[in-house]
Amino acid sequence: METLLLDSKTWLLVLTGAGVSAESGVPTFRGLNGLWEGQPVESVASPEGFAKDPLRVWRFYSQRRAGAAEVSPNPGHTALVEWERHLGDRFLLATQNVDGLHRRAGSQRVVEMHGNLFTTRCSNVDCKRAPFPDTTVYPDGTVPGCKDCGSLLRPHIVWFGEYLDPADLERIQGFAQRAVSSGGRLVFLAAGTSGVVYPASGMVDQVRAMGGETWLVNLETTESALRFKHFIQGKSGEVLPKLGR
Ligand SMILES: CC(C)NC(=O)[C@H](Cc1c[nH]c2ccccc12)NC(=O)[C@H](CCCC/N=C(/NCCC(=O)O)S[C@H]1O[C@H](COP(=O)(O)OP(=O)(O)OC[C@H]2O[C@@H](n3cnc4c(N)ncnc43)[C@H](O)[C@@H]2O)[C@@H](O)[C@H]1O)NC(=O)OCc1ccccc1
Repeated sequence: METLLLDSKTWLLVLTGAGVSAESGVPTFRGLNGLWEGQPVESVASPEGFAKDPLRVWRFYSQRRAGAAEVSPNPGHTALVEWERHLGDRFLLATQNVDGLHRRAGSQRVVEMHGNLFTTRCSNVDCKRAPFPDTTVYPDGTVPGCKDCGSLLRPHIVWFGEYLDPADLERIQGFAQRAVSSGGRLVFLAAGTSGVVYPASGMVDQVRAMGGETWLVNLETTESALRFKHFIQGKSGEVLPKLGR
């Protein structure tokens, strides 16, 4: 198996998807055929879905909170913690996962691009209440209300059709630019992702345009695999611990 050199010139930008949490027991989107209760996940994880049926959306996220609280990080998560310890500020982990397993494994330099399951905020954009930690698994049939303005609360998650936090995108782009301007070797590694959802799936093209190296570790070959210079097919929990040297 090819291995990834993590030397003193290496700046490593990692992107993870649902596949990295699969070996912990978290279902992937593709594993669910992109469906939940027979409906496309996009229809639940969207502002339209929340406006139409907030009960159903909270049932979706409460079930996922309960599931994520039951599982633990796997060797794929741990390998990334080791690499961060080795590379320090020449390491950044951008994840599409909202399960919080990277932080629970010990990762520090993490950008949760699509939010976190265990944070809640008020759905009223004019409400002054900030997003807050919330592990509550709300009983089926309940939608929590905001104690400040009485509006509905919603998961602090980036839904389909919603913009990502510009600060998160700037942090990722800033890391890549610093790598290049420092004369370092920019390496982009994506793991456990089907590479379908934007803007995350556009990162490989941006890194290539900057002259960076591109690696994909994934169980299945994907359309997006063709956009990577190196593709290693396998389980991230088995490949990542052996990949870095
Ligand atoms: C479906 C897709 C085509 N749609 C989009 O990309 C949309 C629209 C869009 C924007 N730009 C475009 C350009 C072209 C086309 C469409 C668009 N993007 C957006 O809406 C984004 C917001 C996207 C974020 C949505 N929120 C998520 N998550 C939070 C919710 C929640 O989680 O509940 S996305 C969600 O789905 C994605 C799922 O993908 P993966 O993580 O890759 O998981 P998947 O199951 O698909 O694949 C797993 C892989 O792992 C592999 N695997 C399995 N086991 C293992 C294993 N053990 N080891 C290794 N690999 C493994 C499998 O083989 C598989 O390949 C993740 O990003 C995940 O976070 N916002 C936005 O662009 O705002 C501006 C805007 C606004 C209005 C209109 C236009 C633009």
